[in-house]
Amino acid sequence: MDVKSNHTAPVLTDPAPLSKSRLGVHSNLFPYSPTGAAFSPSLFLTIPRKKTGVLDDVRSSSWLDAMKASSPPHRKITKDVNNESPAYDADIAYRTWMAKYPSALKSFEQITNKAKGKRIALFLDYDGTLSPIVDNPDCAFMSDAMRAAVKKVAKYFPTAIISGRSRDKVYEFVGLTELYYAGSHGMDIMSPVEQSILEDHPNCFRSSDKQGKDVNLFQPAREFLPMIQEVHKSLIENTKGIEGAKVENNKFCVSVHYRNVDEKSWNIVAQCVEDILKDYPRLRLTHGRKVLEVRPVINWDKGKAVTFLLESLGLSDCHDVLPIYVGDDRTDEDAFKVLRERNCGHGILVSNVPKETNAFYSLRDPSEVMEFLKSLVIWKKSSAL
Ligand SMILES: O=P(O)(O)OC[C@H]1O[C@H](O[C@H]2O[C@H](CO)[C@@H](O)[C@H](O)[C@H]2O)[C@H](O)[C@@H](O)[C@@H]1O
Repeated sequence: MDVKSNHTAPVLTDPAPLSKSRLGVHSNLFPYSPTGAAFSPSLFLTIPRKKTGVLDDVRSSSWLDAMKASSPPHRKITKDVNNESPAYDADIAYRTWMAKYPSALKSFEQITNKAKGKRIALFLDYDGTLSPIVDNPDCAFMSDAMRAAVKKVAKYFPTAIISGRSRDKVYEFVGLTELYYAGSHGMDIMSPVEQSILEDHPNCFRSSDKQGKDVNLFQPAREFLPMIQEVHKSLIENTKGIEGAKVENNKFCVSVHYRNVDEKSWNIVAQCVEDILKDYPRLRLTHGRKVLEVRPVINWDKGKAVTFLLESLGLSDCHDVLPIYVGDDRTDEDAFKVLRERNCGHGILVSNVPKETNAFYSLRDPSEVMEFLKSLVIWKKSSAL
């Protein structure tokens, strides 16, 4: 992420992806078409290229800048009125940004007015949305209070968790059976069999959940599983000498965390990932919060997962359903964008710093997310009276 000066309000933009060579992407490999794979052609990802041959989404700042800016610094909202302090400037910038992306709590009435006569469908990201960002990804537990709030809200509205984590891992953290789960940035979706409009889809198959209930699994990147496992192994091997680096297997993608790596060694982390990806042109790299994420080159993301879930749950009619998506990360932008483009539903960005976003509203942190979920329940109960 880099800071763009927009008069008084500096706005964080997404981190620039690694350059073409850093991505290990070869120009003759797009669009990718896996031989013999059961893929729908619409899943092939075509990354637009300029005439220069430089990928469109590659910006001028380097991968190291992107890594440095990949997670906004923690900051306290200060009451300091010394108008020369940087904290004062940051507060002004945040308030200016909030005028464009108002608090979903303060705009609650506006949001629920739009929901009148409709069913709300709720989509929630996990890390940074339901649980605070912590140094050890294995310890990103959600609080009992948050779990209770999610459980309650799911009683009234169909609710799905869409996470970059593996579906099993995020289920382990959340532990609620009444939700729908999509892991690996939407590349692993579990949905009920009752609405099996997608049963004939090549990447959809029948399975059973932890309670032994029949479910449909949609895994558009299934074919990549052996490749991801191989890369996961190599990443562990090659980063083991870098103090603080952590590789996480998210089933259809792999995360390489550098939150606990000394900043002076971030270039070594990037180099390691680059060296491995050079041999895997069918994989690409995206940035999250102090994490490099390796994933298959397919046209599938959290936005597509939202559309898929709305369809498979019979909730795709905009006249009857108001989808709300709450998330904090760059990958959530794909979902915000889908809702914005459908002109149906609300994206809510969780951030305590100004960021460029496709969301409509904002919430400062997970505690505000919890308050928002509780407000939805109160509103629903009172509107049913
Ligand atoms: O889509 P999400 O549910 O938000 O998952 C995105 C990534 O979240 C996790 O990493 C982030 O949270 C960690 C725990 O707070 C933090 O230590 C890390 O720096 C963050 O990037 C998860 O570990 C990743 O695998 C997910 O891809």
